[in-house]
Amino acid sequence: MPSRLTEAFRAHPVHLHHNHLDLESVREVPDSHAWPPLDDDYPAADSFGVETVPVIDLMDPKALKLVGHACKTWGVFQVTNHGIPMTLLRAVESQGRRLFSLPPHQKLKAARSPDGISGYGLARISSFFSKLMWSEGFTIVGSPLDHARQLWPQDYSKFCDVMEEYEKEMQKLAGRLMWLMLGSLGITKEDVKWADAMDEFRGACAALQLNSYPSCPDPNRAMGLAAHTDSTLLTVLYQNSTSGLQVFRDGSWTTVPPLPGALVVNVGDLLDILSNGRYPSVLHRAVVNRTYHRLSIAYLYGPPMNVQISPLSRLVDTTNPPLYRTVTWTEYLGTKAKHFNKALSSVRLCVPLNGFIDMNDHNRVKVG
Ligand SMILES: O=C(O)CCC(=O)C(=O)O
Ligand SMILES: [Fe+2]
Repeated sequence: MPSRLTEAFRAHPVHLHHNHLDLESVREVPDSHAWPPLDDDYPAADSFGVETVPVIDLMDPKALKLVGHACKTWGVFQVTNHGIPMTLLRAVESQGRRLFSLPPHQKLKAARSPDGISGYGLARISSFFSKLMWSEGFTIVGSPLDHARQLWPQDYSKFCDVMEEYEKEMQKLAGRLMWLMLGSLGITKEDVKWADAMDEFRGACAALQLNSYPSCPDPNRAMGLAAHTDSTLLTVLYQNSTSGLQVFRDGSWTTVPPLPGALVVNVGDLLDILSNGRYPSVLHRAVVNRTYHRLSIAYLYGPPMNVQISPLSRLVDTTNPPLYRTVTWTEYLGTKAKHFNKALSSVRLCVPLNGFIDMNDHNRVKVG
C-alpha cells in the first residue's frame, strides 16, 4: 500500500500532452485555450456591500472562535500574524519567478512524468477539461533537488534552500492551523488517534504547488485554474500582490483580495470528512488578468497517507449520522483522480436531509 504521496500518484497516471505554447508571447487566446466567457453563468459578487472573506489575526485571543466561524460559513479565510517572515515569502516568490521565467525548453527538462507528482507541467486537473488552462505549475514533494538540478545544473542550491525552508515553516503553521480548526469544533488531541505523528511533524504529508499565471490578452475567455476543491485537510496559499483567487459562495464567485503578507487558508475535502460536513471544503478557481503575471504558492497539507479518515466520533450522534465513509488519503486521491469534483459526493453515505443545504454538491456548478 502506498505510504508516501509520491507513491499514491504513481498508481494514477495522468497523460497530458505538455504544452509547448509560450503563453507569455501570444497576442490572442488560441482556440485550445478559449473557455466560455467567465461571466456568463456566475457573475462575480465583487460589488459594493457584498461580504468579504474573513481576515483573522492569529494573535487575536478570539482567533479560535473566528476560525471556526470562517470555516463554517466560508471554508476559507486569510491569516495575518502567522509567523512566516515576509523575507521568506518574498524569497519563495522570487525563486518561483526565476523558475517560470526560464525558456520553455529548459522548464520541460524538469517535466513531471505521467505517473509522477513532482516537477513542471500543466495542472493535473487539466485532464478533466477539453480546453487548456492559462497557467503552468511546478510541484515539490520533499526535496526539489533532482528537478532543480535539471533546471539549473550549476546553480540549484538557492532554489532548494528556499523551498525547503518554506516547506519546514509551512508544516509548522499548517499543524497549528489544523488544531485551531479542529479545536474550534471542541476536538482535542485525544480525539484524533493519528495526531501524535502529525504533532511531531513526521507523519504529515504535504506538497508545495507553485502556480504561474501569465497576463492574458482576453482574460474573460481564459481560465487560470478551473474550479476545484483541494483533496487536503487544509491548504495554505500565498498569492503575490495580484488578485486571481476566487471562491464560490451563495451562487457567485468572490475574489480573495491579496493582502500584503497575509496567507489564505482553505478547508480541503479531508477536513470536510473529519468534521462530518461541519466545515465544508470550498470550491475555488484562479482567473487571470490582462496586465500582470500572477504567482501563487499552495502548501497542500494532509494526514499520514494510510491513516483511516472518517467523521470524528465526537461529531457523530443519532441526529448527526456520519456523512462519509472511511477513506485513507491514498484511497481518496485515487477517487479524485477518477471522479474529480464528484469525488466527495462519491464517498458520501447520507443523502442530505430535507432543508439541509448540501454545501458539497459542487455538481451544480458548471466547472467545464
Ligand atoms: O492560484 C491560486 O490562487 C489557487 C491555486 C490552487 O487552488 C491550487 O494550487 O490548488
Ligand atoms: Fe486549490
